[in-house]
Amino acid sequence: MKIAVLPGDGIGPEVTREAVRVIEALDLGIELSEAPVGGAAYKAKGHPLPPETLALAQASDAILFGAVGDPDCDALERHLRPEQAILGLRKALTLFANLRPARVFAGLEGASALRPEIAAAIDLVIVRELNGDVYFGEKGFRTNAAGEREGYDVMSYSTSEVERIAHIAFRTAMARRRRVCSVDKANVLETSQLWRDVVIEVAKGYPEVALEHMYVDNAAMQLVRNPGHFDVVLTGNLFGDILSDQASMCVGSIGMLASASLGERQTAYGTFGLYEPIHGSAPDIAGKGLANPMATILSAAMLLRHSLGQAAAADRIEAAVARTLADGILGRDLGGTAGTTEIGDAVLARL
Ligand SMILES: NC(=O)C1=CN([C@@H]2O[C@H](COP(=O)(O)OP(=O)(O)OC[C@H]3O[C@@H](n4cnc5c(N)ncnc54)[C@H](O)[C@@H]3O)[C@@H](O)[C@H]2O)C=CC1
Ligand SMILES: CC(C)CC(=O)C(=O)O
Ligand SMILES: [Mg+2]
Repeated sequence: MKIAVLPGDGIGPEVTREAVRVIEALDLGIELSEAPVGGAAYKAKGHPLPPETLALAQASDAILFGAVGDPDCDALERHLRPEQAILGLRKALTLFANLRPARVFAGLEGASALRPEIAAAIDLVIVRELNGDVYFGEKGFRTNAAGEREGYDVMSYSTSEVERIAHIAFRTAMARRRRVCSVDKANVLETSQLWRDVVIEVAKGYPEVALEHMYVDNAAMQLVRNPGHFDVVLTGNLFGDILSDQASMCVGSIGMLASASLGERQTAYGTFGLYEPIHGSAPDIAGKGLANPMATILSAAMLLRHSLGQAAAADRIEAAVARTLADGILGRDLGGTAGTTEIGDAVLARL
């Protein structure tokens, strides 16, 4: 079993270190190999996703990813910016299905940005399409008819792209509460109209699953009004990116939300995938030992479950995280005082 560890920038290495310690403590005979990615890779090798890093990722059974993004690199040409590393990995490895579960751990109801009784009901998973949408369409700058500089990014989805992510959402729902809420902007966007038409077709193969459609502006509102309403939220790349950061504050902090990015490739142990916290490199707290590593530790649990067939080990990590939180060991993002390493130590002590 091989894991490629790509820590990245800012708090990426800090939170990844804690997740690696947890994986190593389980003593499962996993081989871990590290490689630079993002701004760190650009500075060391001249490219945010060097060929050696991509090759290591491809040769592994799973990837544990920290975060990329470095203010020093924000003025670079776009193809050299750190963020291109994660976008490049998702595309090159055809990781089209991004699962972002959000639930409130016992004891964290008060940390939510919502009233505790509303937060307590949250148990949802965002199924976000990851290989298409406006992120990967034609983009550029041009001069318009009035002689003004104009930026553009083309939004599109093909039928097959929507079909494959819709199947993931319906299959996910079958193993949960059997409800899918497909989020789009079909009242304005043709891309969303196609999305909606295709989702309705795919739903016919899953008669046990209740499907509803919601416009993204309403979904953003319902997510804070009545988040317990949602089971599986199926949506595109851009809307899923935004709604998942919002969902994170509903359960307490962006430092709590893990993710799995999956495709169709199978390994000897499960489905090949990339696992990362939903947050970025957080330059404002980087290097201070303040980052909450729970999202990355929970991503490691998802990795063990989905890619390495180690469900019992994943359960152990999740139980240790739950006990740590229930014992009141909380990062500053959750109103506590524990630092990154202290939180990692606490999880290790409860494994
Ligand atoms: N997958 C990735 O690698 C992602 C990379 N980014 C990049 O990260 C950089 C920073 O972006 P931002 O918009 O500031 O988003 P961010 O997610 O890095 O940070 C947003 C806010 O949340 C806080 N935060 C994030 N993670 C935390 C954690 N684990 N514990 C405690 N607090 C945490 C930060 O301190 C900050 O105040 C940018 O370069 C951006 O492009 C952003 C999102 C995802
Ligand atoms: C930095 C972006 C490329 C991605 C992002 O914000 C995310 O996947 O959550
Ligand atoms: Mg994001």
